[in-house]
Amino acid sequence: MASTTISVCFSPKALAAPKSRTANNTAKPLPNHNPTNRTNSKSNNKVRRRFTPPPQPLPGGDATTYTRLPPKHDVQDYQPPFQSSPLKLSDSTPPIIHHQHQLLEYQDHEDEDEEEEAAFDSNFPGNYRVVEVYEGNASSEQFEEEDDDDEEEEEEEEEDFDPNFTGNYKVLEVFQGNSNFEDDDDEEEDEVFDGKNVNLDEGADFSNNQSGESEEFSEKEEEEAEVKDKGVPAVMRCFDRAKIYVKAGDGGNGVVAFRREKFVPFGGPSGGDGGRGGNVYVEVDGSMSSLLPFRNSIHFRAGRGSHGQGRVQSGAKGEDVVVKVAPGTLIREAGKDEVLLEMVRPGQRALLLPGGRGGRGNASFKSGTNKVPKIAENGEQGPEMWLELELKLVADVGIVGAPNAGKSTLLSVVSAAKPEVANYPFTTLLPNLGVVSFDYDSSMVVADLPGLLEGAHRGFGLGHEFLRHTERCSALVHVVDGSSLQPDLEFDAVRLELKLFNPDLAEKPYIVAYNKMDLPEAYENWESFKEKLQSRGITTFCMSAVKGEGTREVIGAAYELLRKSKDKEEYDYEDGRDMVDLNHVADAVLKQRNASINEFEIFHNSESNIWHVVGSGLQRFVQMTNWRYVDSDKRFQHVLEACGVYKSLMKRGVKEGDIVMVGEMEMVWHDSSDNNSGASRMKKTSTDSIKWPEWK
Ligand SMILES: Nc1nc2c(ncn2[C@@H]2O[C@H](COP(=O)(O)OP(=O)(O)OP(=O)(O)O)[C@@H](O)[C@H]2O)c(=O)[nH]1
Ligand SMILES: [Mg+2]
Repeated sequence: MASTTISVCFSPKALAAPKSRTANNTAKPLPNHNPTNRTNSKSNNKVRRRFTPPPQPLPGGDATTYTRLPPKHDVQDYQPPFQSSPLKLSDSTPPIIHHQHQLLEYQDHEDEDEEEEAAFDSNFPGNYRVVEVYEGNASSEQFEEEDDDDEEEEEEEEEDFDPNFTGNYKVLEVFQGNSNFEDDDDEEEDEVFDGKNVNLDEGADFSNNQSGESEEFSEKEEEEAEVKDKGVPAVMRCFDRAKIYVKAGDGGNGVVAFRREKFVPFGGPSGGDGGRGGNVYVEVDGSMSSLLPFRNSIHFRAGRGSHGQGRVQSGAKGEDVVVKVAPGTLIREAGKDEVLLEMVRPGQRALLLPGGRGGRGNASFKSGTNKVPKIAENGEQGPEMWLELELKLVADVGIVGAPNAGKSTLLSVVSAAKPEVANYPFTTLLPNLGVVSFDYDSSMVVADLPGLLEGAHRGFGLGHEFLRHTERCSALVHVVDGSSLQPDLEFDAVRLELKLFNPDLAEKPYIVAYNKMDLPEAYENWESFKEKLQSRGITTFCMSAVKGEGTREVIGAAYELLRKSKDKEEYDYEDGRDMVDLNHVADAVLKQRNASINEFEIFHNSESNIWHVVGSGLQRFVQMTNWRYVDSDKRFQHVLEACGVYKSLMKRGVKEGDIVMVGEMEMVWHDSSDNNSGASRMKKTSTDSIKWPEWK
């Protein structure tokens, strides 16, 4: 966050004002040399580095049995899962396992339900029913856009629902949300909002653009988008990403005025300053659950400051604008990967773009040597940006482990997610999400991640690509394949990978789930494994994910970890320890704004013979210069002289008649015989200023 590089662009409209007054304006974009781009590309070079210490040898020699496949009979041996004791979320201790096999059917099988209810443990306190299940092509009533085919599929799915589900977990919503984790998908949607296609200055009508674009949208692309969207709940499909335009208000202009009163004939300058432009804020609105509102409005412009007035009256400041986003929204500058802001907590507010400064009126320019200044500044232009918003459903708990350890199997048992499970490593290529809900008001999102290999932090295998998603998890469940040759070494290797990827990950609370207890080799190794880990103070559970035995204890313990870490977060937040700097974007804008006028670069295009003087301080100075006033030209020349632009140009060999662009201002170079009169070296290609009556 601290290394934010943002390129704030100023709309060419205001800068074009002086140019439009230029007769025979010859300023043209240069074909093969664009210094502005050059500076931008510099700042755009983002180098994201992570702490990657050299890999260390694993304790105990070769430490991987990751890819060892469990014997085939583990699948053939499959038995209907057992009914374990009810899990009560309000209890803080994980429940005890009862090795009692029982099947829980779903509501659909009404006849059987009654029997089941009778057989159901009477001590069971919770109401564990399926409230709503939608996976993949979910067809919930409210999602009218679903087509008939999808509905049919869903019906079939419900009928085919796995009767072996050991369901004490009520499933609220389930989605194998691969596309939530893909940063590069949905490009087609984003294209619609592309800034290039929207003419902002003419009050662009977004809907027109959208329809125009969608015509070009080929059928094939639509199909592809549909395929991509499968597996994402309908409510999230279109509204988990948005592209919006924000612009801070321009400052009001300063004015030139002189005090005239009956008995005060020479009252002096009295032009007031312009007001500051409005700011752009981003605020988390706890009542929002999607980015749906951005479908209708994507332009957010703060008000411009009022102009100054006579009698040294300053203009009013512009109205601020607040962009409200849903909790969990990531904000990036359009087209860039770097996350600018992570808006998580309801009520959080970030100052994103500060409004432009008001221009000074002539009263501010009064000095001992110039008592009658005929100069005032334009208001500073407010910065503008296109932003990409992405709503990330944050997984509370991440399931990590070596390939083939049984991570996906665990997720499939504790939630209604149906990730692919197969007896070979790297079955899971993209993270799967499942929502486990124990009660109406308590649920957690669990993510099953691709397996981690030794060297994952350096990019081996697939896991590291997704490890960053675990950075936002509050707790981890580490699944260990008990049937591997050396489960404890496998455990250490994966822990080491986590640590090497990001030391903070290794600090996260976690539990270990020793899996495949139904296999004799796993069963035999369990005691020694448990002792080893417990001696290190690590909480260890055993389970047979495929049979659903012990999984509830694992998930219950994970929930406890989650609850504790949430409590701690709350405490830290209230205590002010969790304060993140949300205003760093605005700070960067202000820093760029305060760039010294002495910092500039000169580029020469020999083909067109144009000299470009580029520097953000100078550019701002040009933009704020109001050329209508006579003294502005003089001051401009003086500033260029003082900050060394003339000297540098002469050093580089500028010649009579050459065109010099300072920011957006085009000027012609004149060699002067009088070396001291640098202030008259450059002339604007046209001089068009107010003619003042002679001052006596
Ligand atoms: N015997 C037995 N086999 C299991 C158990 N849990 C999972 N398996 C089997 O282990 C194999 C791998 O299971 P997955 O759930 O795909 O493993 P994973 O960790 O998700 O694997 P990747 O996605 O490849 O990293 C499958 O054949 C499962 O049936 C278990 O408790 N007992
Ligand atoms: Mg898997």
